[in-house]
Amino acid sequence: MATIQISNVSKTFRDLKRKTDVVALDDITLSVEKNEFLCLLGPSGCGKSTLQNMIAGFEKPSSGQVTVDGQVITSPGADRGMVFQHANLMPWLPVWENVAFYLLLRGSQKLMRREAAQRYIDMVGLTGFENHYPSELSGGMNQRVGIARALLMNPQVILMDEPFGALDEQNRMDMQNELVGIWQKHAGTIVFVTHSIDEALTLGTHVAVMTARPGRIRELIPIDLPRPRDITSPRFNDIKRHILSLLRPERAEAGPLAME
Ligand SMILES: Nc1ncnc2c1ncn2[C@@H]1O[C@H](COP(=O)(O)OP(=O)(O)OP(=O)(O)O)[C@@H](O)[C@H]1O
Repeated sequence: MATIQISNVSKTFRDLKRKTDVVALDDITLSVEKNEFLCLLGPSGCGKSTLQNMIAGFEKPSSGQVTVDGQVITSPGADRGMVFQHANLMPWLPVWENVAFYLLLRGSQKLMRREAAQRYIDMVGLTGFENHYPSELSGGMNQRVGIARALLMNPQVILMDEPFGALDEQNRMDMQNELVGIWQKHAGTIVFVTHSIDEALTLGTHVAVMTARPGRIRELIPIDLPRPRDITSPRFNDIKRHILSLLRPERAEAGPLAME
């Protein structure tokens, strides 16, 4: 059984201001198996975040359904950890308290929270920064805290919506490598939204290329490149060329600002 099953999902938003309907997603069917790393790739506005938000349970499909481990998703749950573009940390709490925030909500004792936090702080490479506050850390370090916070919940699935989008190129590549390492150690299922073909090909076991709005799955591409991935290899560039050819008509349709 697939960990995530998206079955004939469509989503129409009502634009109240303009009194029109916006068809964001049209009949998406997609399954993500356990321990897969799926990257959702497509032009701006094609519905990547909307699809992600439905897996998270923040949005409901207009038709169709999403299941995680066979359960129909109707609301957010601890089986799905979220990492957003900005880490949204609690500025008044030190790193370790941010990482263990879920346990605080569940009423766990301080010692237990501290011990649990340390394991994930070490995993994301923040050892030594346990008592720093978010304002004392770089953007990349804040994102590591956000990832550690999601991992601590030990979710079935981690949902990441452009988590490295605000980082500079070098930091972004470092974080991509670390994320692959964490995923390999932690062995979980990840759905990762990105605009970047290189990022999708560096990370994913699969890349779902989406069409411009209304979003559909244009092609689901298994990525069998060896790791660590070499972004200069001929095979990497063959797949990249293929994805560009899939996206080219979409970019024209969605307008000149559609992809970076
Ligand atoms: N709450 C909402 N109300 C109305 N329209 C919405 C809402 N959320 C999303 N949309 C519309 O649905 C479409 C898909 O949006 P979504 O944010 O999912 O795209 P995206 O692919 O994640 O875009 P980007 O890459 O730019 O973040 C867009 O046209 C957007 O304007």
